[in-house]
Amino acid sequence: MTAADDLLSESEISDGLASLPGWIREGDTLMRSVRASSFLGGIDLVNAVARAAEDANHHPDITIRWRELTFALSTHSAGGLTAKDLAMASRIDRIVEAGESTD
Ligand SMILES: C[C@H](O)[C@H](O)[C@H]1CNC2=NC(N)=NC(=O)C2=N1
Repeated sequence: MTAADDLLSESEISDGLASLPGWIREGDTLMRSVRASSFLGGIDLVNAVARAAEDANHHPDITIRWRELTFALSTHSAGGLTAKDLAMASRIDRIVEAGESTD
């Protein structure tokens, strides 16, 4: 079993992505874009993700372009993808699903 901050193997990454349909892998990063229903709705979403990131002590890079939010996950201390990234991606999906409608 992979410790939380050990680098994932290729098969662990593809297995993890199989249950993260909104995410793509770009090198050492997992990325998901979300279109919020409004700019402030997107900011609310960013705040909810920020609280989860603080709680997990694992922080996504977040890009905000009006209503388009992009979350990017990688484990900087490990120099690549770890179980922490998969776990945070799943938490972000749950926050998005629970929150406002997004396109
Ligand atoms: C000191 C603190 O625990 C570390 O810097 C945490 C904070 N959040 C983090 N977030 C991410 N994405 N990668 C890290 O390696 C990381 N390390």
